[in-house]
Amino acid sequence: MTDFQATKALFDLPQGVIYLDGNSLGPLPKAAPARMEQVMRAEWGQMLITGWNKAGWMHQPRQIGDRIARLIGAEPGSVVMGDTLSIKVYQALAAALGLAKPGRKVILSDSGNFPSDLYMAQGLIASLDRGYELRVVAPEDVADNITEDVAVLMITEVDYRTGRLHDMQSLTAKAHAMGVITVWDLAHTAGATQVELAACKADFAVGCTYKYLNGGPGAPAFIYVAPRHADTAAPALSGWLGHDAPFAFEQSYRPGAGIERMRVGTPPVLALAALETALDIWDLTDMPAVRAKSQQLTTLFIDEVERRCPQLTLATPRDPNARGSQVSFRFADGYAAIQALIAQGVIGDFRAPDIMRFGFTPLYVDETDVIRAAEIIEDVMTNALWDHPDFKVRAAVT
Ligand SMILES: Cc1ncc(COP(=O)(O)O)c(C=O)c1O
Ligand SMILES: Nc1c(O)cccc1C(=O)C[C@H](N)C(=O)O
Repeated sequence: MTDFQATKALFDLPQGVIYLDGNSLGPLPKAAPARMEQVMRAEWGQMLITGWNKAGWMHQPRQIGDRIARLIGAEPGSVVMGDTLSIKVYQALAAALGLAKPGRKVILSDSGNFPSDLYMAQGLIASLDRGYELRVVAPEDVADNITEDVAVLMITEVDYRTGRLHDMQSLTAKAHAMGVITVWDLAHTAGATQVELAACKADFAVGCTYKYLNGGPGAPAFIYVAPRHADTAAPALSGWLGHDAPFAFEQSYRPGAGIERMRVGTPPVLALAALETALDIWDLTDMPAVRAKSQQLTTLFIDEVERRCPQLTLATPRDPNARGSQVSFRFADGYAAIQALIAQGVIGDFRAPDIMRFGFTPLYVDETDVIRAAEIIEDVMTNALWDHPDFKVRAAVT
């Protein structure tokens, strides 16, 4: 049994704020500043370059990868940290294409995928110049489009706008039956739903750690390679730390053993230290407990908001098993409404053209927050608090 009040107390949440945007950027673990100070002063400051060995910096990407593996149903030793998610998407997709059946040219994805994944695929296709095609279908049509011309299925498990959850088990099974390699983006599922990479026999997966995992802005991404592929997948981004013997400084690249080859360059030691403090909180729970609580919270939120706000249209699946850990409503003036909510202390976000998006994160959001947030949303909608010129000017970053 997880004590979610205890985990909530471990985050530094601003007074008077109900934070429903942990699906974009998780909050600060209270232990992070002291840990950063210690890594900076005692490790970087005092150990200088010897920190790579003495403080174990060089091994962090694998050790932290193992802590994340527990949260995504991955085998120990199959996950490594580094770079940004967009880079890891590129690397996983390139490696997957390398393992695909000869002659197959289609990368299948869906219109609910986050644009960066589609952009990275487009860039990879252009640089490979081998006639690959990115085929983008509606999320509901993915299964029917897994055909024998598809090389790789590249899917973000939860749609960042609607919160719709793909069925990893059945899509992976269908993909494999058709000889298709799978790449799963877990940006909106790691720390949000119960992901079972090994049980689903996923081939590749990637994800970020700044959302539900609470690693902080710019926290490094992770990549998973199924152990059956780990020694054959070509890493594509052949940086020196993925080399079999980085400190032999050979002239030619030889990929390292297993998941090590998916490393590229120097690990982001400071960012990994912050992430570790978040993972210390994750150690107090497990994904079945978090998923059960998340489903309770999202159901409660849907019920409360729908009852109070007939102006809003639910964009998220009603079935708790068909959605991730976010709830979205459509509203034509959604941007202004979100700004009005933020001014009232409820932080959610807006995604064009009309999506008001709210993330539910049991580690620090509870039923009281949900009810209070629904009351404030009701106030904003009933009294048209959004209808103010200050709220209608779009910021560059939202
Ligand atoms: C599904 C998905 N893929 C890729 C990205 C881009 O990640 P990054 O900015 O870390 O490269 C995001 C979020 O920004 C995302 O949600
Ligand atoms: N990574 C982000 C950033 O650097 C700035 C602003 C937002 C983000 C996000 O993560 C966006 C997010 N992937 C989304 O689902 O909308």
